[in-house]
Amino acid sequence: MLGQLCGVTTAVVRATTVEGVTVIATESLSKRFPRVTALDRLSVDVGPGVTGLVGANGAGKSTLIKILLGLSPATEGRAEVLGLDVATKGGTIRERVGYMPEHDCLPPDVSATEFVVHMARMSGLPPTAARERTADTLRHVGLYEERYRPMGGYSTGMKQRVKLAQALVHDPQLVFLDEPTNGLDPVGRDEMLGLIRRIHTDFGISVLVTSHLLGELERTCDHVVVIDGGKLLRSSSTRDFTQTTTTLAVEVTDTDEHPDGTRALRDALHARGLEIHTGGGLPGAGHILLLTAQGEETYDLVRDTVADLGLGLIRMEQRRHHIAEVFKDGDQQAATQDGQDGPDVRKEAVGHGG
Ligand SMILES: Nc1ncnc2c1ncn2[C@@H]1O[C@H](COP(=O)(O)OP(=O)(O)OP(=O)(O)O)[C@@H](O)[C@H]1O
Repeated sequence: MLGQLCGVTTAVVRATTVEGVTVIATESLSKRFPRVTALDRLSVDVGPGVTGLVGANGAGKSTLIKILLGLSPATEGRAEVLGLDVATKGGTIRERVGYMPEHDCLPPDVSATEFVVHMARMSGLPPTAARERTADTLRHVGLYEERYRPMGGYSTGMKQRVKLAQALVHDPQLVFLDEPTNGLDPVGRDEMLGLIRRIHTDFGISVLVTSHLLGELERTCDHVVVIDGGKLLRSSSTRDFTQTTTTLAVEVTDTDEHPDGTRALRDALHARGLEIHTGGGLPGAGHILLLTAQGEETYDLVRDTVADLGLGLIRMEQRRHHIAEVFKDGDQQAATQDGQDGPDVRKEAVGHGG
């Protein structure tokens, strides 16, 4: 845990190992507001690691987090966090769980250090430990000299880092991060996703992170839960979401004899009866040949053809699905291939999957 690694003794509850246990469990959980059902009989189990909770705006993500923290009562059903009933153990849950809210909630005339020390003290840390843990945590999230300046002058990225730091400062077993990449540019988003990943890999803290961007969860999370209209659409390991496809990507060198090696290979494979995709919509489609693998023979045929033509084989690999593709119609798939984050489900309903 962060506190242990930083060599600071804290008074907060120490984490017991959570490997192999259910970190979050909900059973037929519903939340009805007068005009809207925010959660509709949601039953889902979440294990240790980094879990993405994805859904469009209004899907019920923030409502679920507030119920799990014991801050808002469910209308029906039940939920447990770290084995504690949210209806009766909210206080204990909040001692053990960190929370990064979605919206900007930072006082502008206070420095990051003052704010995070205050949050650490509120969590029960004595003054010296609170100061030490604050310094360590702010350094961990990448805030250095600027931590002494008033937060009103911070960029969105810096504010998100402070919000993350205050969620971690009391050495939680689990953190809930509500849309931590909101408002960040691509570089800031990548940095934040890297930080989130390290919360688990470096400190063993489990993470539930919400997002409306399917693609960014694919790179960050071990497991993904998708909700829509308060209902569970799918809960799977990221690996299951991104199973291999039958599409084979092949890249070859050019030679003096074949100045366009890709074209030469395509023509030769076509002549030998292989189904070749054009690779339309793919970055680098001009250099990468996509074809349908029909078992081991396809690999052998490609290898032999490349050798016959005297080309160099740069790579031959089976492509994997992107999570975003699971929720899209076939004719939209090309838009979310390599190097993109997939659809923003605020605009694009996630109702195709399952
Ligand atoms: N206190 C409230 N009173 C009435 N309706 C609410 C309340 N809180 C949330 N809702 C409604 O419940 C639904 C789910 O909202 P929620 O904030 O949980 O969604 P979300 O997935 O977190 O989306 P967003 O990213 O926009 O916050 C929405 O229709 C929202 O308007």
